[in-house]
Amino acid sequence: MKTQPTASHFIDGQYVEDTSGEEIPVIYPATGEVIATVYSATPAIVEQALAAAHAAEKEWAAMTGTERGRILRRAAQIMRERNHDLSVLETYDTGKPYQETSVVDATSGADSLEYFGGLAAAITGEHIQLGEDFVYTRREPLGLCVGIGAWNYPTQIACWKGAPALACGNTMVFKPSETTPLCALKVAEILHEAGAPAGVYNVIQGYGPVGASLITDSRVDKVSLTGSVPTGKKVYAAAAEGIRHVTMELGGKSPLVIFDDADIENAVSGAILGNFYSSGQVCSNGTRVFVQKGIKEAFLTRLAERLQGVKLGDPQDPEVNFGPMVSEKQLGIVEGYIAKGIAEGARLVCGGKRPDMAGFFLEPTVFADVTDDMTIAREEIFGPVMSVLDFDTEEEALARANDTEFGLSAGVFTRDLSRAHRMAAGFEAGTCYINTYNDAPVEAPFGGSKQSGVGRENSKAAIEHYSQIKGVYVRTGDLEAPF
Ligand SMILES: NC(=O)c1ccc[n+]([C@@H]2O[C@H](COP(=O)([O-])OP(=O)(O)OC[C@H]3O[C@@H](n4cnc5c(N)ncnc54)[C@H](O)[C@@H]3O)[C@@H](O)[C@H]2O)c1
Ligand SMILES: NCCCC=O
Repeated sequence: MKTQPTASHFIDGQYVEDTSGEEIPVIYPATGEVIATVYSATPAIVEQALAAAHAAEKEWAAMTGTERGRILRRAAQIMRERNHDLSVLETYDTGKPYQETSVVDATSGADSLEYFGGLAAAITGEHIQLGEDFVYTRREPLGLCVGIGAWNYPTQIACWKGAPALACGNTMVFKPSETTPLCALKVAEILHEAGAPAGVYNVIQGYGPVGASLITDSRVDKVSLTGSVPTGKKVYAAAAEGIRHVTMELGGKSPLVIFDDADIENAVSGAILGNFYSSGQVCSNGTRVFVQKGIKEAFLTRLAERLQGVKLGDPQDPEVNFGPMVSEKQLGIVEGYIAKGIAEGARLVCGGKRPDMAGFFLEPTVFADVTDDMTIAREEIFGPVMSVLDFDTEEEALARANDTEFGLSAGVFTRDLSRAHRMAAGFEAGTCYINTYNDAPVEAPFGGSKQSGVGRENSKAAIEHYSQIKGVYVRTGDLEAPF
């Protein structure tokens, strides 16, 4: 497959190149080879993208929801037809196994375009009768939205931001992560092919400073970031300068609580899905696995057995189910955490090493006897490292689960449904799971509380974050005044 894109940026309905920007090598994580080169946006490219998105605002907002929705649904259809090629590209961009990308990434992107395409015509205001007078509300777009993406789900993030933004009548300039710049260009190309007018969805490349330069431009009305908490703090602060709307999808250190009465096979599945999918590079992962003491050893034994089924290798091979870390840098960060876990006294149950193969692979790693104060239990690792902690009571588990500045997700495995709902109510997290983990359908809201974020993606809730209400008071009779 050709991995070199036509050009680095997609602006105003076409590919645009400017090789005077800083070179960004695209590295295939499975081999370490450079598979493409793109160039960071220069100030002139940033200006071109913002000007195009600004100019497109009026025409796009003036279209009916039905017209906009039809374009989004057509884009969804094209994505589904090209699922194979898009999945292969996602695997080159991220290193995630094709076994995953072929069912998750373009699929989830298409779901989002289809869902918000379907909702577009139903984005309306309301009528409020006040005696003989009345108020009506108009749900209006915010204007120009900037999207900034992380590297773990490049297609999904480009769509999860673009689809609701465009459905509500906004335009977008999207900057993917410099680590995975390829997939968002395809999203832009497909939206344009589906009929989105030039300038409605633009993609420009770049490192952090390019993202920073977008946020404070006076034409920008909203910033939606998917990234780490430290970046979120900077982006949030920069957006505040112009009182811009924000959506912040940030990091996590989520708890997964497994009670003695849980179905152990399902609980082990949940722990695997919540720690090792995408080689552990998932924001919502349940990396603090609290296991009630009565089943701790049985859980660890069965987990070790199930981990025999891990197949590392060329991620483009559909039989491979575990890919490399996205980059050498991320691999080094995760190895640093593993070393800390060992140094601070956690028991290494399995993994912890780089296998003898090219690329940025790391074995799935499990630590047991982890305590709440250890670094691996407190900080987001963003790699395939599971920490198993044990507990006695429900109250204790809930208090310890919530003892973190993060609040992205939380899960519970138990056969006691009353307890399950009590736990879900008590978790300080934006997304909770009962007897499952990490499902993220477009119909459900996704996002974090506490430092894990602001706002929600997906579901009808996302409409609130990409539109604003205008109230219009209408008097039908004469108007009295004091003088
Ligand atoms: N909550 C979610 O939905 C979600 C989803 C995926 C990833 N994440 C989080 O993303 C992180 C991993 O991704 P990452 O390493 O790419 O994150 P990151 O914070 O390093 O970078 C995210 C994006 O922000 C840009 N950026 C960096 N500094 C900036 C600045 N000052 N102004 C504007 N933009 C700037 C980067 O270029 C990149 O495009 C993890 O913390 C993970 O939990 C969250
Ligand atoms: N599939 C949802 C992933 C979002 C965070 O990484």
